[in-house]
Amino acid sequence: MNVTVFGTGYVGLVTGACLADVGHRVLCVDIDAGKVDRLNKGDVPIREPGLDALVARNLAAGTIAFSTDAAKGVAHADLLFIAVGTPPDEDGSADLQYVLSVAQTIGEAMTNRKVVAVKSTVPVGTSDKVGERIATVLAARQSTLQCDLVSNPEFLKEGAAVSDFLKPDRIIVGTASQRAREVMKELYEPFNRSNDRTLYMDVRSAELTKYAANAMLATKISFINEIANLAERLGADIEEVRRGIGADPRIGYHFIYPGMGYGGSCFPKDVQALGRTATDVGYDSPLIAAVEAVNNRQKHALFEKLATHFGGAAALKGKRIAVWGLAFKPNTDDMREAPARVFIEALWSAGAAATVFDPVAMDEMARIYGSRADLTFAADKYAALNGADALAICTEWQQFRAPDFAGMAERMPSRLIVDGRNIYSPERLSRDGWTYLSIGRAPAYPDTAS
Ligand SMILES: NC(=O)c1ccc[n+]([C@@H]2O[C@H](COP(=O)([O-])OP(=O)(O)OC[C@H]3O[C@@H](n4cnc5c(N)ncnc54)[C@H](O)[C@@H]3O)[C@@H](O)[C@H]2O)c1
Ligand SMILES: O=c1ccn([C@@H]2O[C@H](COP(=O)(O)OP(=O)(O)O[C@H]3O[C@H](CO)[C@@H](O)[C@H](O)[C@H]3O)[C@@H](O)[C@H]2O)c(=O)[nH]1
Repeated sequence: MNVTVFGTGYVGLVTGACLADVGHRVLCVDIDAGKVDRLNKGDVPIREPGLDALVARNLAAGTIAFSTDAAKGVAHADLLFIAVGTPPDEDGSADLQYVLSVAQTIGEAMTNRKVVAVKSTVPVGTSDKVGERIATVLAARQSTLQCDLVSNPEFLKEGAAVSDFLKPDRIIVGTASQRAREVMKELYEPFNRSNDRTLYMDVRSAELTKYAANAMLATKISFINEIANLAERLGADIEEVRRGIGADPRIGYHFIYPGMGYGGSCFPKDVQALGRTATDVGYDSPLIAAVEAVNNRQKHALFEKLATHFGGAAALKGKRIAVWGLAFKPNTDDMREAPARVFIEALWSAGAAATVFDPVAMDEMARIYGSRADLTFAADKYAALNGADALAICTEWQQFRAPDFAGMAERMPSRLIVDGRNIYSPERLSRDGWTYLSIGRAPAYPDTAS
């Protein structure tokens, strides 16, 4: 089937490449000409495991192409995906200008009936607005053409985007149109061969499902972080508590890892937007507000531990802190809302310097902050430690999990680690002569007996 995808970001590009790989003929449209040029050469601007190969393979096979020509995109297919950004507006609500601009283009360019599927994360009622915008433009053209609207939210995770798309837990199709339902069924059939995971529902329920899923996951994270902060004050160990509660299948082990708070381009903005939606309909939602407030506080937890260790933030002036991990999670170079940013900016405010290392996010860090005297990029994780007063772990990359502690101690005689991701055993570090401060666990100090 011919498919057009508007937007070639994480969602649009992964959607386009995965649909092309099962044989659909995909045209991806973006307003960013530089991005489109790069993509047509097979140069993928984002880091996602498996994505480069997928794009290269389908460019060579002719199943995917990239263009800035929106009218060509509309003409290419009878199924049009909207997968453009919905960033937060100043009041926390989702900014729909990009979504509605695509709707405008569709209305202007369509010459036959289309199925329009909204993949962007949008507040309840937005798909109706897309339909209204298209209808208004068509009316102005004195056209009697029609559109079938679908809400088809995306649930992929960055860093695992391709495999999530290829093996979805579920595919949500919200539509009132039987015709659109059949088109979506045919589109996703290759992903549903062994087990049809599609859930059909009305448009508004589909839109709310996306926000409810993200808010539920964010709630789990804020909940465990709240308990972690309590554990510290009560002399309990959050890692034991996590294992203890996760054993109950009604709770489960997923998404209850304590840390520096959630980041990324989705949870912060989507929790905020859901709160805004509640306010808009006159509903007071203390739970959603608390999830956000707990998370904002948690992003400062690691810095506060470090500052307290040295006797207050003022004592950090002139110190150099090595930072391992910049991305908001492993396997991506995305630093949007990354807790590492809050930590590093707090270091700078206190007059400390950061020497940073991340396996893939160094360019992104340089793009965001440019060059400054209190920021040094290390060639590798060990080089970051030379002359540092402490090491801070901000992202749990695999390569940080079992480092050469003896070699590290030679580079960093202070032997101090503050860990925002709880990746080490306090007993082990204590035995090896380290001071180790982590989240929701008692501080570990060098074991002088060993
Ligand atoms: N990133 C994720 O992991 C993820 C997962 C699920 C859902 N979502 C949602 O999907 C949507 C897209 O997110 P993203 O991370 O892919 O965004 P992104 O910012 O990476 O990419 C958006 C792309 O849309 C393009 N664009 C803007 N206006 C356009 C127009 N009129 N026509 C064509 N292209 C246009 C931009 O140039 C950009 O390349 C958002 O609503 C987001 O909340 C994101
Ligand atoms: O137990 C956990 C799990 C995650 N996180 C943090 O939560 C954030 C988000 O992680 P994750 O959900 O893995 O990444 P995203 O790529 O942001 O994916 C989320 O947001 C997407 C965009 O809406 C959805 O499609 C996905 O289903 C949803 O998981 C990261 O900062 C993680 O460090 C924790 O602190 N503890």
